[in-house]
Amino acid sequence: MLSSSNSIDFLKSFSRQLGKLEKTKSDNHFHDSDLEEERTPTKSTISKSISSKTSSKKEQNFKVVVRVRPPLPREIDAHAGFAPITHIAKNNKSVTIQEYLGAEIKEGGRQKEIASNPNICAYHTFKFDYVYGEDSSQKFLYENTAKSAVLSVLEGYNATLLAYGQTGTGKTYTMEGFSNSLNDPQKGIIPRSMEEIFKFIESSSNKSKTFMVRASYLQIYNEVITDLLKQEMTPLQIREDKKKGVFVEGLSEWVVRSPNDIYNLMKDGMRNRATAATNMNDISSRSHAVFMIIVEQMRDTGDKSEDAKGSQHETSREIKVGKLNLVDLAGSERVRVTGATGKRLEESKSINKSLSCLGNVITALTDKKFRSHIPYRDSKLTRILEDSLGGNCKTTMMAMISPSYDAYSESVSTLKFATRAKKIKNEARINEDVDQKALLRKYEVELKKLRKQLAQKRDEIFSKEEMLRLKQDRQKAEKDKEAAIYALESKYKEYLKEKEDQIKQLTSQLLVGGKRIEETPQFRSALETKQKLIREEYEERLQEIEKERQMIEADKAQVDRYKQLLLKQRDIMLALTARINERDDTIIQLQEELDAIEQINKRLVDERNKEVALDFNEEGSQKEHKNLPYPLAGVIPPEILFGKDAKDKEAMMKLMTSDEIIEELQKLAYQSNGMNRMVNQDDKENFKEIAKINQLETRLQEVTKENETLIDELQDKKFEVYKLKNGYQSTCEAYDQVEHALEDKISATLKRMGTSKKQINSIQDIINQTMEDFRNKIISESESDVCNYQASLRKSESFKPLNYKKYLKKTNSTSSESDGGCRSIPGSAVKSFHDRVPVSNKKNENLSTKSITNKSNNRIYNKSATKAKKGAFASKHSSATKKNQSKRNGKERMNIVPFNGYVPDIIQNEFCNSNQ
Ligand SMILES: Nc1ncnc2c1ncn2[C@@H]1O[C@H](COP(=O)(O)OP(=O)(O)OP(=O)(O)O)[C@@H](O)[C@H]1O
Repeated sequence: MLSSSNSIDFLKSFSRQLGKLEKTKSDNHFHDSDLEEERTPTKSTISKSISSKTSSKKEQNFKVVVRVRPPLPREIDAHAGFAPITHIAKNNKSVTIQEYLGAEIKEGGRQKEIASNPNICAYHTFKFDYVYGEDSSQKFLYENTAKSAVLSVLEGYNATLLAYGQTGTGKTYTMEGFSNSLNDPQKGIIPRSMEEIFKFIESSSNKSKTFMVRASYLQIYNEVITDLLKQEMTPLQIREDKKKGVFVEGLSEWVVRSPNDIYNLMKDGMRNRATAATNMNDISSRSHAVFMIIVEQMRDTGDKSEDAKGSQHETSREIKVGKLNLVDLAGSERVRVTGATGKRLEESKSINKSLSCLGNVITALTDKKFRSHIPYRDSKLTRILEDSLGGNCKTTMMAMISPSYDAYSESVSTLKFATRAKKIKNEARINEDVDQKALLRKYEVELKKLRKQLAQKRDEIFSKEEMLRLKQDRQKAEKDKEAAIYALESKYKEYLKEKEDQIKQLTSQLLVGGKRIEETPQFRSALETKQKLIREEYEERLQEIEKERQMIEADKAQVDRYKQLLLKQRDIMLALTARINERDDTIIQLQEELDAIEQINKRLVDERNKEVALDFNEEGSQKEHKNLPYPLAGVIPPEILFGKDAKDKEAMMKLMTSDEIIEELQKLAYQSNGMNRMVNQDDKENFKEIAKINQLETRLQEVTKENETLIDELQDKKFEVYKLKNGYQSTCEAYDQVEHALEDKISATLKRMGTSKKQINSIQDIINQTMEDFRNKIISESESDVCNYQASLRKSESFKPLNYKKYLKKTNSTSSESDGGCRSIPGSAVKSFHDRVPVSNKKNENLSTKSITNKSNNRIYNKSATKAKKGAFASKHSSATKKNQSKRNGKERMNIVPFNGYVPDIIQNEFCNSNQ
């Protein structure tokens, strides 16, 4: 086994010794007579140079490149210390295959283990347009090889990129790549070409260019063509005609507008393509696949075309149609190596057969002996690729090989095949659309036709449409306005209600001078004024809106009336025009008849005069002309004179005498006069009608103007509604401001109230204090009075304790009657006692306390307190009297509780004693 450094050394020595190489016999594996092979055993190198002639410009239309893929894990694992057998020259123009001469040859041409002498090798060098090594990227391959082909398609050429090689050498990888997305660096030639095409279209600075891109995708599986972009895999047939050339009948073409569109198509096609796992490739393509892209471009040349009469028409167009075929062939395989059986075997046979047909075509194209017949028809593949092989196409064949020495014989075979293909000469030319078969042109023509039809139709329906649109607009505007007014109203109502509720809620929480704030007259009047104002304003607005609405209604009705009027007038005009036309026809007809009659009349009179003159000359007297035959029978067309029964009349005319003819002529003259009169009459009427029409036309113009004014007014109204809306909003804002001011006032009042309350409390305290003092004073005075009284009693000798009630009775009677000289409690003492006792009735006390809220109320308090005091006393007094009486009547024990339960002990004792 050779190490890689060894092999490089070998290569160097090989290139040095190239000139000294010796020719040896061709290897058994190489059957191609065109190829010269170089076998370079180490040290004693034998070589044959394989070279092609310098490509002329024509030959450059068929390029061949080789790509050596990196070794696969399967190949590395199979042999410890894997070393590639492919060596690429520095200038990437040739590849050298290393052959181990010491290796055993297996059946089928495969090399076995290099056991005996690994250093004895032969080197076979093949030259190509470019050789890509293991580390060549997808991007580089595209840029360096495929891009120029794609660009040539955009110039209007046909181009084909063809991937050829043994199974598992990277054809599908190169064409399609691993493309999970359009940004995947491993994407292959197909997606990159698409991007290129669309990039070109987008950046095309010439805006007078129009492009159309179409794509198709087919496969040839077991010699059956199917559409990969259709679900149903119906077999398709190849057809050929003069216009289209060779084409696949029924193959779908998809118009694409972006690389993404094509990318999706490609993915669909890939899913439908026949693949299977084989010994050589996990996902081996079992069919040949052809992805076709047709780019049509149209450019305005700017020249005006002329017709036969010399009048100029629209600018002429230049159309170019470029077609790109991206072909991923199924891989050639040796059945013995792949171990294919059953279905796989059938596939293998079919693949190999079509590839050998391809080889035959290439041989025929490159060998002068066979050039008379190129066997394109031997397989579907060669048939489809007819243009690409030796025809009008720029073709690039990409031969794929493996670096493994396991694949030595397949790689050499591939390289020989590719070398042979290099000799193919294609003649590429730009496809101008001379016979107008480009779809783009057809589309253009169709589009033009449709546009014309559309314009006609549009003109026809324009007037109707315009009327309808105006009507709809007006209705819509009215509806909008009504809706706006309604919304405004309801919003306004809602707003008012909300504000009223708010005011109610707010005022319900306020108290002013012991009353709720809404009960205070100031607030009420302020509120009422505000509400009144708002209501007035609101009603005013409503009235305005209502007025406007009525006006609009009136306008609307007027517009409708005008419209009706217009329609009527139009109908009248149409009818009048029809009548005028009819009349014109009649006039013309009558005029013609009249002319004919006048002519006849004139001729008849002339002839008659001649005859009469003749008769006078001959006989000197007038002759009878009764039997004179009708002189001008046949001169006047009988149809003019007699209408339908012309023939009968003509016959009759022949029998008429000249008098009768004269009579007849007079009749005719009379008729013609009548007709003249009728014509004159008609003329007059016509004038009238024309005057009427003129009037109507003027009216129509006026109405149209009015209509326009109305539409303007409608717009103004709309604007006013809009302004009203704005006004409403500003009113709302003003209302808010007032409300805020009110709220501020209320809070200020509340604050002031807080201050007043403090003052009231302090006054209340003073009052309470004063009352307390007053009460204490009274009590102490009363006590001292009682004491004084008792003392005076004790002093009196005739003192007898008295029942207090009796005393009272006595006092009463004393006050009502005279004293009667009885001893009694001095009335002044009792009176002053009652007078001085403060009001202790709880109810009255509360009332008086509550009512003292401000200074002005103090007076009221004093009065009412006095009153209450008096009242309380009076009621007590009267009830005491009543109870006394009842006691006397019912012998009850009386229990008097004077003022607040307080009874001076001394008095109580006195009373108790007297009762006992
Ligand atoms: N240049 C490359 N770089 C990395 N991997 C590659 C390259 N070329 C091929 N491969 C890998 O080799 C394997 C076989 O490739 P691919 O399926 O493209 O071969 P093929 O020639 O299309 O085979 P078949 O004819 O059986 O369809 C794949 O796993 C692919 O990823």
